[in-house]
Amino acid sequence: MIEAHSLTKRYGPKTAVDQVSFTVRPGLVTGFLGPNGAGKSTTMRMIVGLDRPTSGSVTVNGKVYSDHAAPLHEVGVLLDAKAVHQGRSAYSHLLALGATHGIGASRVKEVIEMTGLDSVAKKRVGGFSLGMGQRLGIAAAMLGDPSTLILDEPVNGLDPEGVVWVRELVRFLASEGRTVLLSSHLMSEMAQTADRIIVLGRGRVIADAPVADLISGATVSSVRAVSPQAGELARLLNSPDATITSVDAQTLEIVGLTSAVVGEAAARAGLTLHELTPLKGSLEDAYMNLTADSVEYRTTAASAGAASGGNAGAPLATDPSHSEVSR
Ligand SMILES: Nc1ncnc2c1ncn2[C@@H]1O[C@H](COP(=O)(O)OP(=O)(O)OP(=O)(O)O)[C@@H](O)[C@H]1O
Repeated sequence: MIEAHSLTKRYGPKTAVDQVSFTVRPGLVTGFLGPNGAGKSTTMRMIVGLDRPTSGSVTVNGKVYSDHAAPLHEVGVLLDAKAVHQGRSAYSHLLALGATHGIGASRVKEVIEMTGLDSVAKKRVGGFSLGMGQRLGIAAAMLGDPSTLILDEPVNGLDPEGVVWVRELVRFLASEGRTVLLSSHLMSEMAQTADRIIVLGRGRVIADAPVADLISGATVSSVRAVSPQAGELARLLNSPDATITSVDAQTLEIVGLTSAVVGEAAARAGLTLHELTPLKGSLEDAYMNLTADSVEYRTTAASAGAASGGNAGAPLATDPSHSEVSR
């Protein structure tokens, strides 16, 4: 469990993390999202004692990181996969790391096997590819069999097989009751991996909600109906609750009515439907809408993309007892 209370970090005049409060719960994969410079790495560094909060606090399993007598057994961390002695082998790197906690060769071999590094375990880390370095970083994080894992961009540089492996690994670790905090800029991957999402923007928490609530709260669902009698169907569905857009001569996009309502209305009036599709927003749509005002480093093309990201201005309805989505 990770608990942050009004966590704040200033670097001179720059407030990198601003009064951030959240709880990362056991048994779930929690995704940590935010544009470049939003404060994710700074927050993660404070969680594991690499940076001191200017004010506020953050605990792991009930204690400030530095108060844990054997931190490797409490929290496993992948922050910078390249921060490894390049001349050492993967095996001796892990053995040296484990020695600080009385962790021996058998556990080192276990995590090497678990991360698929067997064939390169005795090779110099300096010659590792980005993906192999990531696997070694994950092996190091798992070394102490910790109940909490913090993985910053673990799929960075991994091939598709490696991406799926990380997804299955973190889902498995959460199913064992561990706490997993995961950052990634890959939205489709995050949507498949995380249960909950915390979004940071300019150092503040913009959203903290289950994935489904985040998407439904920050995007608009609609229905696409294709009919050779689209004009008649549009007249039939016309009501104050419905916003109907004619996409082409046969295609309507309807916001405010469910596909069941549209289908039943068409059937009652004897209108032919060639297609009736509920359209849901993606995590990427929700993320773009939520962070549209928080992106610090933006190219002109990305700016246009975010502004036209479809569902901007969507209603943000969530259950405040389980989630928080604000702008
Ligand atoms: N040591 C430092 N000194 C001064 N400013 C810093 C320092 N570390 C971070 N910052 C600033 O704090 C802000 C948050 O940075 P941070 O690296 O935490 O963001 P991030 O969300 O992890 O971004 P990214 O997705 O690019 O990794 C940025 O504006 C960054 O420039």
